[in-house]
Amino acid sequence: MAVVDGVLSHDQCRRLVWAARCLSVVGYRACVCSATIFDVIAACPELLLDVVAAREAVREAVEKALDRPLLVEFTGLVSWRPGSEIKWHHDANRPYLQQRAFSAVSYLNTSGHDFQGGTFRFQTGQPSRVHAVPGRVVAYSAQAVHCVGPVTAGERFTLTLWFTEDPAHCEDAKVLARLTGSPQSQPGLPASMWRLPDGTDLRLCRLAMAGFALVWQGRVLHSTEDCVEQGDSGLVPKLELAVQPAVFRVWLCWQRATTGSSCCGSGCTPDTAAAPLTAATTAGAHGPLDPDGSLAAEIVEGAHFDGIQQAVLALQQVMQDRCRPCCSTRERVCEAHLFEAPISQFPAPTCTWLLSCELRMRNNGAPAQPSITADELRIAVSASEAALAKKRAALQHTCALSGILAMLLSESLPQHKRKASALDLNAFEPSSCKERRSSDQEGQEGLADAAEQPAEPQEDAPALVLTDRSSMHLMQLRESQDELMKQIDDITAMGLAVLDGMRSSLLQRMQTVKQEVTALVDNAQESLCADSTHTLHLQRRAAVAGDLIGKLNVKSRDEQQVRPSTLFSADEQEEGQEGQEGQDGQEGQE
Ligand SMILES: O=C(O)CCC(=O)C(=O)O
Ligand SMILES: [Fe+2]
Repeated sequence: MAVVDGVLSHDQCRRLVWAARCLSVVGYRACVCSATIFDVIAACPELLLDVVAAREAVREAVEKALDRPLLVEFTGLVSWRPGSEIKWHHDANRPYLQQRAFSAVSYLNTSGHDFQGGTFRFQTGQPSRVHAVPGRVVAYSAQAVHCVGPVTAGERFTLTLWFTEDPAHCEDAKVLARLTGSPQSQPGLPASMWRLPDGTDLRLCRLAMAGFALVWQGRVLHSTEDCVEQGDSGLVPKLELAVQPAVFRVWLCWQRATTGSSCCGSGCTPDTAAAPLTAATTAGAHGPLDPDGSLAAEIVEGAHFDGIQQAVLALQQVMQDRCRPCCSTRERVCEAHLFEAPISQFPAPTCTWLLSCELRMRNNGAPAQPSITADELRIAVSASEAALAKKRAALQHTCALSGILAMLLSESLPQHKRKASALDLNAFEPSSCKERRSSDQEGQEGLADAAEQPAEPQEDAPALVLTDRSSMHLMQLRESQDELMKQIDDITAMGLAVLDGMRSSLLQRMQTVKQEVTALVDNAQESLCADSTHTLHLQRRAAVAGDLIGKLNVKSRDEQQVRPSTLFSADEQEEGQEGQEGQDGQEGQE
């Protein structure tokens, strides 16, 4: 076992937490939500670059720490919510998990700060426990027995990898297959990080999971509409916040708890993003906002946002436990008030979370699982079904990046590779970045055919100005692109080597078979020859015998006239002879 720090940067961890928040769904185990790498590809391929980069960084660190080459067998972003835990186990504890050789858990947030509990422990050996801090990785044999204590508050995020040494179980091949699979019929790039091609905004899904919704012009937003994002310009009315009544009560309690003197002491960052929410103290009685009645929510008076991003950040700050003294208070208040409302009032994804809280409530806060009623089970199942349906829908909308990657990786690989290398990402950069890149660029240009150089930008085309964040994103994209190119090269080389190996072993086998067949044919020919010689010989003997018989017959016909008894059988001859003697005797006596 090994613990390595600083494998992922804080920024990487923050982005992965966001990816997990956007994409993870219920179903892996009680009170745990997770997203596999295939969920990422299906729902938001743009996040794939972050996930793949992190996965490779962790793989390299673990390979180095354990001093052996490793292949990733499974990649998962996991969110451990209050009530979740894993008892003592090892990670190859099923017949179908025997390929797992090593495990690595990368922590994405901080224990005792972002969440309470959830301590990782080994049954034997050192270290006996591992505390989560962003960027820390614990790697261990898949046979090592370990556990995770109950998470009691907040949300614990991990990037969990399992490694195999068996190429047949390497996840890369499946990822590539998914990326290069038949192109989706839906055209079009997603307009932003958060948007699926059908307009579904993953941030809104996330808000709905927590019991909130955004309202624009009297309608609950389910998908992003472009004009909403232009709120800053003042052209559209501001977004309002809707909340389910029970969640709102909890939230008010949180607010009371966090504005008390015992809370937010030293070391706690002021909730600046949450400012629009501080004015919100009452929920207006607007009744159900949704025409289909699926969301019984009320407008929160006094909470306005200029855009979805602002609302999400504000709510995230409010919902996340940000300082140690408040954590437990928040959770207790939360649970105590939530269950004044019947659980069935909540939309499906929220239900599972509430359900887990309720189960803990009934058990006096202990995380053990009490028996579950049929009604609760139905709710949980419908939550999973809803999540599955969402996943399925997302799958059908596998969007642009996967298309681009698919192109890169398809049969015309070299051609697309040249094109991709020639993509003039610099056209989108601020000039300072351009200067930094120019030396790198020289190496790249050699790769592109003169004919395939992208057209020179129009002189009078408006300059594209990007924010620092976007340029950073572009730089990361480029790095990931280089990394992916390298991987493509490696995988292509591996594939070619395998093909070469197969071809030469096939040739060898064909050679052997040819020799065997030739030997068989030779043998058969020889024995045929021998047989036919034998036949000829027999024929010749038969002919000779026939001749002889003929001659004998002729001779006997001649002799028959004189002594007909010579052609008779021995008995007949004897009889004949007796007769002859008798005749002779008689002749003599006579
Ligand atoms: O999240 C962790 O620290 C460990 C998780 C684990 O043991 C598992 O998923 O098998
Ligand atoms: Fe485990």
